[in-house]
Amino acid sequence: MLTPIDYPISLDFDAENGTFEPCPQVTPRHLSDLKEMFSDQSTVAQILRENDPLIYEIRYYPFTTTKSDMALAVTRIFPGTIGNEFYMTKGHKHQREDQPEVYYCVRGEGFLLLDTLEGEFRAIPWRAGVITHIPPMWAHRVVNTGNDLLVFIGVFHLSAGHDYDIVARKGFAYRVLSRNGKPELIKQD
Ligand SMILES: O=P(O)(O)OC[C@H]1O[C@H](O)[C@H](O)[C@@H](O)[C@@H]1O
Ligand SMILES: [Fe+2]
Repeated sequence: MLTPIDYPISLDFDAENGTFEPCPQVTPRHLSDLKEMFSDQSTVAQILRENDPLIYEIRYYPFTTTKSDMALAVTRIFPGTIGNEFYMTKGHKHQREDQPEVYYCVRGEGFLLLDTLEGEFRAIPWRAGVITHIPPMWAHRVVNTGNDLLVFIGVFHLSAGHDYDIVARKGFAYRVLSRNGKPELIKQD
């Protein structure tokens, strides 16, 4: 925990690149880190035999004045597909049931998928400038459907927690697949 003398903190954000300074933690997510999330498992295995592409990166800054302070995460999703499924985040639900989040799309285009994993689903068309409030209890995933980088900012409480297992088990109701280069929402079976 930092002492109060270290606060307030300002970060220098580069919206083009989706990077900021100072940045204490960068987490790369390669295909191997989210391989079970993609539908085309034979293509996943084939790609992984040759290399392990970087799908996205998370830059994280925890503000630690108290245990209920907030955290900032900037995610850069690269353009691409695995089979015909666009690159996307792993997706998670918050461990705590009372924890929302605010997402702000800074660059690029795609979808924010929101799913209660209990029958309610929304696909929010996303482009630079859209800010979306994610209510508590909704799993969230971002899909990059463009030819360029997608950058978004997430702001959430430190105590929210990330539950990835429930997403791996239940899956989102729809996938975003490329058909002739255009995104299509396809219901999961
Ligand atoms: O955690 P993932 O599903 O990989 O999503 C990537 C990241 O997206 C946002 O930036 C959230 O604020 C982060 O908490 C999250 O880690
Ligand atoms: Fe979250």
